[in-house]
Amino acid sequence: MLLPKHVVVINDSPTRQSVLIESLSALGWSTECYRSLYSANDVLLRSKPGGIAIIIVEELVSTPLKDVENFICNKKMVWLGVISDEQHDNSHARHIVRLLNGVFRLPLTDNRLSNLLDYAYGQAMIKASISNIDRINVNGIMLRSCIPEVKHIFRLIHRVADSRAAVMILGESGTGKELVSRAIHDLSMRATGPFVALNCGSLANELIQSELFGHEKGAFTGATRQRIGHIEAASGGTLFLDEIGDLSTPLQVNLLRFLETHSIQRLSSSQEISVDVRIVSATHVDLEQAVEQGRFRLDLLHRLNTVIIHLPPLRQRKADIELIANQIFEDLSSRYPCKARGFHRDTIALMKSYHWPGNIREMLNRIKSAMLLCDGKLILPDKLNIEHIPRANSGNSLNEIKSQAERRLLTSVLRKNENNIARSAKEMGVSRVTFYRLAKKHNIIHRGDDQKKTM
Ligand SMILES: Nc1ncnc2c1ncn2[C@@H]1O[C@H](COP(=O)(O)OP(=O)(O)OP(=O)(O)O)[C@@H](O)[C@H]1O
Repeated sequence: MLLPKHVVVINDSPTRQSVLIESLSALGWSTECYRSLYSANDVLLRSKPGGIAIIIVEELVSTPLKDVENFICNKKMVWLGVISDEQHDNSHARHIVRLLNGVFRLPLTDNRLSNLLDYAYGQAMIKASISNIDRINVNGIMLRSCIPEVKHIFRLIHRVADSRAAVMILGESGTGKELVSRAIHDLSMRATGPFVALNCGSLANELIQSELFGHEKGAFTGATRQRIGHIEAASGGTLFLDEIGDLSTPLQVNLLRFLETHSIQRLSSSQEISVDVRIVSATHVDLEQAVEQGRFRLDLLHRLNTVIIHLPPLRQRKADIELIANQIFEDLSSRYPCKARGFHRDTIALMKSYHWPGNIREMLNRIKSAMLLCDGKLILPDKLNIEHIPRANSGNSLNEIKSQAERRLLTSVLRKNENNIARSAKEMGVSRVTFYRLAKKHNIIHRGDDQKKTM
């Protein structure tokens, strides 16, 4: 399907508008004009399936950033901006520029206009062709779904990918948050840049400061040489901050400063280093509650959650269970030798009735070991080693049932693995950090146990 050569112009100045319209029509483009983002909002939201929009950045410097971000990120449009050299030094304008797909520096020549519009047209065609997407390929792993809400998430991933908006991914452990952040990176114009992941919950506070910002030689005992941090290492690409809710308050301040200034100082250095990084963060904790309890800064939360992607737990994706299980099976059988050709229908039924506390990671691990153990043509239910399915009719609330099942599972897995946390976490299909957190929540390991066990 070819898109019409049509541009939406959002511009408050009649003089500039007429110059722009004249240039655009000389290049064969029709135009549609709005005085502000707000006046364009309703119309674009209702009627435009996609296309190209040009905004004058200078006119948005008094519009709250959050409004600009929400507007730009939630549309299927390709966004171009016009900016003057003076505005380029304005931090608000610079932030807006980061959200756009392309920028014209003034003076605007017909040649430049034509080149950028050709590029934007290609982008708009790609966006239009993915409006019905129901799968995303991430490094060979195909994210698929037949559930409308999840397909909507896939479309959102495509839409936000090429903006620079900060994305926050919410969801239980093992639901695929890191994979989705990788998808955002791979689909973005930063795909050729680095993708750097850091788990904020897995490092001690003293370490994480230097992991994030880097340090100079001699910054602390043991700092025998200069080292760049994860933020700098992700320059030109994407930084994935997992378990962002575990970041200590002083580090929240430092991270906020970076998000506002786009520059960092290595530990023990006074030099400001400007870094262009797109931040994607993830958490399994309720950050709004953490804000209410004073454990997380509201201003940081607002900086990080311009776009929120909520990944549902596997138990709420019953209709996808067979699809994902087959997907994992095909993927694994192409890499490891396996006699089985697929799952017995009772195995699929069992998978559909199981509550998957470790979500897709747990499914992956269970299928992997079932494939190793399987000696027939079909994987039978017992090979999944799912021992207990909580009954829903005990009269308890759903949360109580879930909590009891979680506790039972943790206890039995720990016992089976002789209290070895690393092995237990692996068997449950969760990270060690998650396992440790859950075990502490249920009071099944005590302070010091974690140091004794092999991590
Ligand atoms: N749709 C999928 N199909 C196949 N494998 C998947 C899918 N989604 C996730 N996985 C795999 O499941 C595992 C867990 O995914 P991921 O690490 O992205 O989850 P997470 O939500 O970030 O977990 P955590 O919160 O514990 O860090 C990974 O090995 C990933 O490759």
